[in-house]
Amino acid sequence: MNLLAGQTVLVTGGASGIGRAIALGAARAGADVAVFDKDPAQALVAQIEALGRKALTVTGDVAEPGEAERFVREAVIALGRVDVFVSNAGICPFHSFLDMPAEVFERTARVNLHGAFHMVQAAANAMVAGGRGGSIIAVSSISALVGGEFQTHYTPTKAGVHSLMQSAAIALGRHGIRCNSVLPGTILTDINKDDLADEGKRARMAARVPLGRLGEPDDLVGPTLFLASDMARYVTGAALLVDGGAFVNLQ
Ligand SMILES: NC(=O)C1=CN([C@@H]2O[C@H](COP(=O)(O)OP(=O)(O)OC[C@H]3O[C@@H](n4cnc5c(N)ncnc54)[C@H](O)[C@@H]3O)[C@@H](O)[C@H]2O)C=CC1
Ligand SMILES: C[C@H](O)[C@@H]1OC(=O)[C@H](O)[C@@H]1O
Repeated sequence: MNLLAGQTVLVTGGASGIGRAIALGAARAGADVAVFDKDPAQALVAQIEALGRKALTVTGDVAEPGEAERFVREAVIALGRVDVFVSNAGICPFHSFLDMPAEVFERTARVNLHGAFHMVQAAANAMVAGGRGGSIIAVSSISALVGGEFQTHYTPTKAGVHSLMQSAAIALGRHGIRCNSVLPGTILTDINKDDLADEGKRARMAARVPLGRLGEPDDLVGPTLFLASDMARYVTGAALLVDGGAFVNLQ
């Protein structure tokens, strides 16, 4: 289904994992796509162009002030407009709490929360200037709702991103801009490759999922495109768990 025909979708952290899957999914749904990542995404651009869509890769660090405006500006120059913005770039350097170096905490907050704030603000300004409204989706996490022993620096950033979408939904509703978050459970990507190399932990995480498996990046595509599209035209300020049921599985 061409859910996003004629639309332009911007994705941060689009070079790999969940962001890459969403970028490709958006192109398959008919959108032109721009991705921002610390790593170049030339192969992804070629894949999107092979689908007959336009694509752009912009390299930079979401934590750097000014990069958000540059990304959105370059995307508008190359692709003409911003209809959908997916704030996805994030890091999770697993670390114990009592000896957490200040710089690990600071960097995680700068990338995951400050980066998301600046990106969403820049995208929203472009949408307001375009006068056509838009849809913003932030990739938060099940970790916005539950804790992790080695994620004391990370889970507050994901709660922050979830909260950012709620407040932005209020601030931007009058401009026809919807703001929602997706909350993935455990999805197999580079971010947790080392952590889940521990077979015991991987089995415990999988056992918690009523649908019987850990997630894959493609599991996020449908929920994100739904929120991006007009099918969700009356949905804003919402948070959609995409976790195979892990969150509700207490006993
Ligand atoms: N994999 C999982 O189990 C879950 C992931 N998430 C979130 O999903 C998002 C995507 O993560 P994954 O796809 O899993 O990991 P990933 O490591 O495969 O992808 C993250 C992408 O963000 C980019 N990135 C990282 N720091 C950046 C920076 N400072 N500036 C620009 N780009 C940067 C990376 O280069 C990479 O392409 C993150 O926000 C993460 O917190 C949320 C819940 C679960
Ligand atoms: C990186 C982790 O495996 C992943 O990140 C999240 O946000 C999930 O809660 C998982 O813990």
